[in-house]
Amino acid sequence: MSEGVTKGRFITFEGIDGAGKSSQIAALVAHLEGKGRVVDQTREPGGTELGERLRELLLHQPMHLETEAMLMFAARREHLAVRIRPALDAGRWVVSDRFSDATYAYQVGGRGLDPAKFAALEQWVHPGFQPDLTLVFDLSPERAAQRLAGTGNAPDRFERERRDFFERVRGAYLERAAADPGRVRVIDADRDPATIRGEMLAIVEERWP
Ligand SMILES: Nc1ncnc2c1ncn2[C@@H]1O[C@H](COP(=O)(O)OP(=O)(O)O)[C@@H](O)[C@H]1O
Ligand SMILES: Cc1cn([C@H]2C[C@H](O)[C@@H](COP(=O)(O)OP(=O)(O)O)O2)c(=O)[nH]c1=O
Repeated sequence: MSEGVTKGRFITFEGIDGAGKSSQIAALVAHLEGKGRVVDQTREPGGTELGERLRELLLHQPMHLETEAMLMFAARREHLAVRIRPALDAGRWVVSDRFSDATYAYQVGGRGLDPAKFAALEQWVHPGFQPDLTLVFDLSPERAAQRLAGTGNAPDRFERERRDFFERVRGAYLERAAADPGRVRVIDADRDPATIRGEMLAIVEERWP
């Protein structure tokens, strides 16, 4: 068997809240499964029993910025150990709603965490390891806020942030993409879902036909 068939791949979805990741994740997973891949769909913060408990705190409990960054990485450490690495080692594909680029975007970009501290945490938790592909759903905070308002869901600690916070988060994602264009692809999320889906699947197909 060729390596392409047996090796698991790690794909992550990123973007500001309300950019439209969730429905596209479902479409990608369905597409991959249709091709016979075995897919483990997960999310951050979360993805493990402990990670989901940390998620509750992270989304609702006010805390110091560095505590927030360390808890994101604590949840990620667990996620890598008990879920992501075992799945990839077993040849499964892992599709995650967010990973470390989100910490760069939200905690460094949005909140002003020292980038050297981010880099140290990343180096501690996953040295030399990055997703095989990261899709950044790029949308203006204005459009994203309109979409979120339409859902009627109660906003969490992040979703309650002001527009300038999301401008910084968006900028940090674009910075991350510019720094690593081979891994991070930016998708214009201000289009209809079918068009976005088509572009997303084309990117994945091009990489792993
Ligand atoms: N391309 C799109 N155009 C218009 N509305 C969209 C689009 N994609 C998603 N939405 C809607 O916007 C809201 C937020 O989408 P969601 O996928 O939950 O975003 P995210 O997971 O990035 O926070 C949902 O109500 C969803 O139906
Ligand atoms: C993974 C991660 C998420 N976050 C934030 C971004 C989101 O606002 C929130 C949860 O992400 P998400 O699951 O996308 O939220 P929702 O289910 O409401 O669409 O956590 C960070 O600030 N840093 C991180 O490292």
